[in-house]
Amino acid sequence: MTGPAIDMQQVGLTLGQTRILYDIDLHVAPGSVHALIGPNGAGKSSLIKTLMGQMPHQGTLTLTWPAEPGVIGYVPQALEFDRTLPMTVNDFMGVLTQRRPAFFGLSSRNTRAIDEALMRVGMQHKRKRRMGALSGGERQRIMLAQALIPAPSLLVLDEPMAALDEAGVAVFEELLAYWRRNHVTVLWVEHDLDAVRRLADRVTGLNHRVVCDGEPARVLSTEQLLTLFSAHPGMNTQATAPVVSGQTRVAA
Ligand SMILES: Nc1ncnc2c1ncn2[C@@H]1O[C@H](COP(=O)(O)OP(=O)(O)OP(=O)(O)O)[C@@H](O)[C@H]1O
Repeated sequence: MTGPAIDMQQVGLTLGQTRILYDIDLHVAPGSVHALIGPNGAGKSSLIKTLMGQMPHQGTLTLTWPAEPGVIGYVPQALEFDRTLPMTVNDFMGVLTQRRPAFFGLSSRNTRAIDEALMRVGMQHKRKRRMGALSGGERQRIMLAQALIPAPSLLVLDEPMAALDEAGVAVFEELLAYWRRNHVTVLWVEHDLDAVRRLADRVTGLNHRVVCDGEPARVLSTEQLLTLFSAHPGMNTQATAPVVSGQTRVAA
């Protein structure tokens, strides 16, 4: 199923006394791969969390689905695990992908789906390994695998390539090509600008506000990048307006 369009209008975010996002107007076309770039601390993860309904935002956020609302997959920024945590890859995949308690074990249907997802990221042979014993790149592959079940129509990726080695990057690129062929909408926070140039349909540069937005060739020009990465749009400005709760609309 083709993914939704995402529209943000005048989205703002204030946490405590700190204004994180100002007046964000953003359109993500259905079935496109849309990258979000910007300096550290620019508010990219906060924008993603706002989209995922985890932040008390101002403004309007609309997902317009082609028919019925579909599945949203989410790959958060790299997770750390206690090395001694007795949770295997299998347990982790089970907890994230099925509703019944993990101690009941995996249903046979879910076992097949997990097998397939782990195969797609090249991790099927590590399913009995403890999560804490995996390398950062391997954990990242598992985070990609969990986002494949059930098959998403919208994917929200927060630096999915961080920690991936060359083979892992190839796995990610294959997944991205697969999502593109299947018209999945992908909103993707990324620091690797070469990857964005190669793989994104459209790019938004964020530094607490939208600084630039357009096709990769235009947004990733030296001039635009200088503006984006050197702009200082009044960060840490004290909030002057009271926070009003935002609306998230889901339209079919
Ligand atoms: N819960 C919070 N309370 C107060 N400030 C926060 C909170 N969460 C994040 N921030 C601040 O908001 C700003 C934006 O953080 P965010 O993680 O969204 O940026 P980012 O662009 O994703 O950064 P990076 O590229 O380094 O991951 C930072 O200054 C951060 O310290």
